[in-house]
Amino acid sequence: MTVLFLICVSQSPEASVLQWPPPLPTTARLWDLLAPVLVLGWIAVHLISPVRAITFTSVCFSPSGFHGLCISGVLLMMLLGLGAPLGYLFELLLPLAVCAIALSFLFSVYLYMRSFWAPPDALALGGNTGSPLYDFFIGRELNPRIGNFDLKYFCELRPGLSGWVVINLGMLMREVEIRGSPSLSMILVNSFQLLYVADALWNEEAILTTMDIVHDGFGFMLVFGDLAWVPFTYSLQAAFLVMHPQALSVLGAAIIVALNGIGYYIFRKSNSQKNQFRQDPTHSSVARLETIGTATGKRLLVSGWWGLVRHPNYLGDLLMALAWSLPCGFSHLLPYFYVIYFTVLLIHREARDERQCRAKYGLAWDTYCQHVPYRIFPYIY
Ligand SMILES: NC(=O)C1=CN([C@@H]2O[C@H](COP(=O)(O)OP(=O)(O)OC[C@H]3O[C@@H](n4cnc5c(N)ncnc54)[C@H](OP(=O)(O)O)[C@@H]3O)[C@@H](O)[C@H]2O)C=CC1
Ligand SMILES: CC(C)=CCC[C@@H](C)[C@H]1CC=C2C3=C(CC[C@@]21C)[C@@]1(C)CC[C@H](O)C(C)(C)[C@@H]1CC3
Repeated sequence: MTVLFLICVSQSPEASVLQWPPPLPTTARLWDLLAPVLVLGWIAVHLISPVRAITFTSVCFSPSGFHGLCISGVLLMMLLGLGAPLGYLFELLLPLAVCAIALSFLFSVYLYMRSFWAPPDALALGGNTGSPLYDFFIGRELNPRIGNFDLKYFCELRPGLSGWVVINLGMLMREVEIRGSPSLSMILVNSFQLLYVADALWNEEAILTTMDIVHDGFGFMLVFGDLAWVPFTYSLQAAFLVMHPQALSVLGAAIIVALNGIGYYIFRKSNSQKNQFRQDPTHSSVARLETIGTATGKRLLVSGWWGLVRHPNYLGDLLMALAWSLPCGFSHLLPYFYVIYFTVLLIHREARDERQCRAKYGLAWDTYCQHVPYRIFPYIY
């Protein structure tokens, strides 16, 4: 409901989340036969670049999600060259979202059912409370696979993230149809988010160490998050700009580009530093960093990016999130939905990670917290 509501708001003239009565869609606007064809076709395209079984010691990628993004890009350019009306995605947003939500629900039912045939060691700790609704939502099985095809890993990145980029491009094309050329704001939003998605797919294997893959079950929350929430709510700024053009000065644009650049730099450098340290602590780029030992044998970084705050990667991500909203001006709250939701998500995620790390590392974690007292924002939080 939230996804559909937000899309409706973004397409309404007022674009106000508080407007009353809310901009409800007619049933005709919710359905288009093209939508299920496109959603299923999109998933099928991504199945062509398959993911093999993932164990945390050996991973086979063939080929990477980044190649998948490039292939999708080439196909899209060819379609545009042939005159495909990509701008029609603006009108299709609601039907596409309805199909993605329905698909997420059906797929989660399948995951829930099949989990009863999974061996006990394949189940996730959190998603097996015995309460059917809760377990369906959180997910009972940790890494469900068909043969050696890992369903969670496949859904986490590829279809949703590249779907987000295509929706953004569709919004840009719609703007071109309406106004003759894309606005500076639309170009910035598209470029920033394309960079973010390309980065995620380029560093695809890094998600193997995220909480979602390591700890969480694969249930409705993650399926819906990956296949519906990400593509349709993360693209709200571009959807908003179609009906609500913004004037942006060159100086304003330069400041926003700088903010996104700084955010991206912090995000990428800190994530890469930790990944490198976890893969090979003797590597020259991390060997000189100060660390503390833990009873598990693993060490924790206390200098470099991870000595600045306990989650420098969240800090960079949040700066980028702000830079994606600013091109939409200050007249509406809707384009700031992402940065607000994301702040809440990351604060909650940080608290969850903190609990897990304290349980895992005990006293050593407390020592780390004494060395690095701030969680995300230096001297603030
Ligand atoms: N755009 C979006 O919607 C979302 C984006 N993200 C982004 O995903 C990225 C990954 O985030 P997430 O999976 O939450 O967690 P992190 O990548 O921050 O990983 C946390 C883990 O890192 C290890 N760690 C923590 N501190 C240290 C240290 N000092 N030294 C060495 N290792 C340490 C611990 O695992 P261990 O010790 O076991 O290695 C800890 O559990 C982030 O950049 C985040 O912003 C996340 C969620 C949503
Ligand atoms: C409201 C709701 C249903 C929330 C579910 C949460 C999911 C939307 C997010 C949980 C972790 C995510 C990650 C990314 C996207 C959002 C979800 C699925 C991510 C793929 C975005 C790109 C990043 O570079 C990333 C690869 C680090 C990241 C991994 C976690």
